[in-house]
Amino acid sequence: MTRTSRRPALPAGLAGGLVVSCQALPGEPLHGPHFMVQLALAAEAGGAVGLRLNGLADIAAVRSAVSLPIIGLWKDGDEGVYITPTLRHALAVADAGADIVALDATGRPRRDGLTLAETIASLHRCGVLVMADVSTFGEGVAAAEAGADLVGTTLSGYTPESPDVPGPDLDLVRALAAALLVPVVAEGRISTPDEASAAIAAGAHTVVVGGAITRPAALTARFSAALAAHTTPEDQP
Ligand SMILES: CC(=O)N[C@H](C=O)[C@@H](O)[C@H](O)[C@H](O)COP(=O)(O)O
Repeated sequence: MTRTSRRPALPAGLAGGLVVSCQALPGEPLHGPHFMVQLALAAEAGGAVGLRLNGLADIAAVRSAVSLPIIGLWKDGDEGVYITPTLRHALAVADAGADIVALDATGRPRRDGLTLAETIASLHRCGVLVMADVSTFGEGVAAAEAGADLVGTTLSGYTPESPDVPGPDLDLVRALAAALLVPVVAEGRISTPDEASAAIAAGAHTVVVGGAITRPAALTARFSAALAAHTTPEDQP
């Protein structure tokens, strides 16, 4: 991407629509840019208005094949601050072709020592839009004050400070949507169309769905577990 000091407007098509998160980590059967491009094309065919993608190779490959807006991130590790943990990661995600860069905005120390506000200001100077992934109401308010262009509930359920619930944190969506001027993104454990609709009703600007659409191994495991519950010990070979 060509860096410019002019920050673009948020892609208008995101409002009220579905963003499909297409992610497969190393070791997952669908890992790799080829599969992510195919998933992204399938999402587009199904009516998605945007995509959420992890990693420079996947972002670049999908950017060249699909014209939908991309929320990009770079997962580096899987503990603490691992979603786009430094300014360097964020700039690389933008350069790979993301329209919006998602980053951890939980308030935990960032690896490069920059504050969230400093990180966002640097990205804005480069014309990059920022989605703040938060886990609590307080983090969402702080992220908006730090200048985030979008605030997402992505990390609710993944920090000690947030509720450990099996479904989406619609209470957090509702509270943030009522309090913030910036758009709120509902993300995390949304697994049915009814839950996606409920997120919009709760005030979400857009809804991100990942595993319920793009992780077939996890989906298969749900069905297998349901059938296994009917299996008696005598049925075992
Ligand atoms: C916590 C974390 O690292 N979330 C990641 C963020 O990009 C992804 O692993 C999720 O799949 C994504 O948030 C969509 O959520 P779900 O797959 O539950 O619909």
